[in-house]
Amino acid sequence: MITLEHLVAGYHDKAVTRPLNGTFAAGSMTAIIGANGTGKSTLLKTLLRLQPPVSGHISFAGGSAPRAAWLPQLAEMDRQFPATVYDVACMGNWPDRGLFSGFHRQHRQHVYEALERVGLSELHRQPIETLSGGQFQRMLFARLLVQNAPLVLLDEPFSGIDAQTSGFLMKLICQMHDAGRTIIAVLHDNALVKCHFPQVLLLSPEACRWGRAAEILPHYPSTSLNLALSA
Ligand SMILES: Nc1ncnc2c1ncn2[C@@H]1O[C@H](COP(=O)(O)OP(=O)(O)OP(=O)(O)O)[C@@H](O)[C@H]1O
Repeated sequence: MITLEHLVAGYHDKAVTRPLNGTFAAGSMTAIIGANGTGKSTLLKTLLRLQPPVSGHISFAGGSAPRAAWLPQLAEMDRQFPATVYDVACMGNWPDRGLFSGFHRQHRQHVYEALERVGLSELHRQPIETLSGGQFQRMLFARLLVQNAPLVLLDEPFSGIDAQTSGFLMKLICQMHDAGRTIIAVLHDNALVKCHFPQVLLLSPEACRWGRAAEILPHYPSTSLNLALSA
């Protein structure tokens, strides 16, 4: 689906990553790992074309970039913005309907279904500034579900989130993967990565490694989140 050829991600001609070569296959599920500052978020932004590559190429199967849904780091979100849970989940519809076309019953239906799936139906009128960290992250997952994009990019989806909510969100990620989505997630918990992510891309200043989780993380235990937990 996405092929990187000698891709160097960075800012203003300053390289952050080593040259990257490899493919995120359609329907694959990859964790991007590495120490702080190795360029994981920068690579996601480059894949989203929010940031131009310093050098090298990204090519997409079929010639054009697929629609992508993006979960930014919680720290990058403006939590004081005057919007409700429903408003934010609705934003997932924009790529489908555009900014200026009408909002149909079907669109509203998708939003309510997504909020129900993440367990926030009863909070749909709540201003976002009143949400806990876990509720805020569930709301952003509802927006991802509404977007229904073939490519899903997640930047530290479990950062600051308790084990119960992390298990619930991990289950949603697995369901998106089972439905054929291509998942690329930046994560810091290598034991969790080893358990739940088949593919790993390890970024480091010395070299980048791309392969199966068991090959890249042979010495880590495999720690499972409890995916049986419900909303
Ligand atoms: N907008 C920017 N302009 C210039 N440099 C930036 C910008 N954003 C990040 N950087 C720099 O790029 C490098 C990589 O940052 P990035 O956030 O991609 O790393 P990361 O691996 O995701 O780190 P972390 O694990 O701490 O989230 C850092 O040195 C950072 O200071």
